Amino acid sequence: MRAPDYAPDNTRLAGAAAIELHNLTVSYRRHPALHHVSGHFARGSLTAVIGPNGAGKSTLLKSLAGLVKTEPHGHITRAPGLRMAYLPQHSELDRSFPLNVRDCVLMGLWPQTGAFGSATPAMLARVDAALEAVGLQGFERRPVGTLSSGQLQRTLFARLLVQDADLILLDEPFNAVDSKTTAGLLTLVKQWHRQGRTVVAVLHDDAQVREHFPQTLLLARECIAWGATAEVLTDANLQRARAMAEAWDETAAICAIDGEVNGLDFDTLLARRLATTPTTP
Ligand SMILES: Nc1ncnc2c1ncn2[C@@H]1O[C@H](COP(=O)(O)OP(=O)(O)OP(=O)(O)O)[C@@H](O)[C@H]1O
Repeated sequence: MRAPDYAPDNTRLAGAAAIELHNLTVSYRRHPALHHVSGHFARGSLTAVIGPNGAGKSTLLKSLAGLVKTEPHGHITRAPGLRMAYLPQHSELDRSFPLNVRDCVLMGLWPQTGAFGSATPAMLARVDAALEAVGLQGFERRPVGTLSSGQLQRTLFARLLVQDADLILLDEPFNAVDSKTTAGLLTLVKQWHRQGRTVVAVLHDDAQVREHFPQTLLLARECIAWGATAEVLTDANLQRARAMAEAWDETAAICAIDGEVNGLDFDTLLARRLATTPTTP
């Protein structure tokens, strides 16, 4: 697979960071999924986000994409004019939506077409070039609901191609995809990297990360390590991430951030929690 050659205009981005996290914390009903994460994704970097189940990897990507509310004491700074594209996990896609492959890819151009605008011949040519790049020529009129997992993922990569983004966020992009399709999609990812785009991908396969991703962020709700892949994926760091995951209390009633939630100090919250926790006879 080969992407059409339209490189991003990186001159629009200021500084070395594409996106910066400052003390990022995200909670669902006050249970922290991400806790005090700080650091930055350098412009043009290719980073794998890795960690145990429930480590907050998808939550991080959704935060970067601006799809979840972050706690007020932390924030995300994006380079001015940064164009983002986000590929959600398979399980979050509604395959029953009546849409054919061409229209699904065309949706990547909606900032230009508008919600009800019509596509120009140039836009349709761009869509067709993207479909050709992922090896899906001839599938233009197929309903997306009839595609195999690998074909659907190639369609969604074609949509990323036309989006022409500076920052590309991929949540488990090779899940339920065979090794040949994975190799083709990895080629596209590496091509985006060569073009100077910033790519962040949630992955589970350590060997794949070591081979193809120069940077890694190891998460276990907190940042365990973030930097060059070989320095991050050490036995000690992986063990620490596993130990943190084993210690998670999914039933914990409160999230005490910096020892204070909604104006209450940690001791008060702890006392309240103990008061509401049933004691065993
Ligand atoms: N919408 C939600 N409402 C409530 N809790 C949520 C929601 N989304 C995620 N969580 C919880 O937040 C924590 C982190 O979830 P997240 O999906 O970000 O982890 P992950 O690292 O991507 O996991 P996995 O590897 O299993 O995909 C988990 O405990 C999860 O149950």
